[in-house]
Amino acid sequence: PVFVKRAKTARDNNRDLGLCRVLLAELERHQDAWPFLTPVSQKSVPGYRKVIKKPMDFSTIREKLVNSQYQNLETFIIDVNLVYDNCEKFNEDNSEIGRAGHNMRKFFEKRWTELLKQT
Ligand SMILES: Cc1nnc(-c2cnn(C)c2N)n1CCCn1ccnc1
Repeated sequence: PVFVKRAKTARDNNRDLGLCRVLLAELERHQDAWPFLTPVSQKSVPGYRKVIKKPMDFSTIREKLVNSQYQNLETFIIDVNLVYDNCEKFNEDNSEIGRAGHNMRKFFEKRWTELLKQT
């Protein structure tokens, strides 16, 4: 039978937030996370704020998670992908930071699909 889409419950949201905590902890301790741990400082990187309209980094995501600013997994994934999209926009693929961004995106895609299959 076609599975009828049921309304999201509070339990679903709690499960999602648990997944966000697990995923973010794994991202923060990944060896290629170093470029993304804190906001890019506009002092030491002139022009960054002109090119990147929506800066995002793992410490900001951690802050939002702690302050319950993510309603669900989707809004969390949007911010994580923003980190990688900003990195691709500002860095050559064949650069240390560019490669780190690609590695982190691949790792994230793999982990959240694995974790979602665990439902
Ligand atoms: C993230 C990110 N994307 N671009 C940069 C960056 C910083 N400086 N330059 C020349 C870039 N292309 N970043 C932040 C990397 C943060 N970082 C740099 C050294 N240690 C941490």
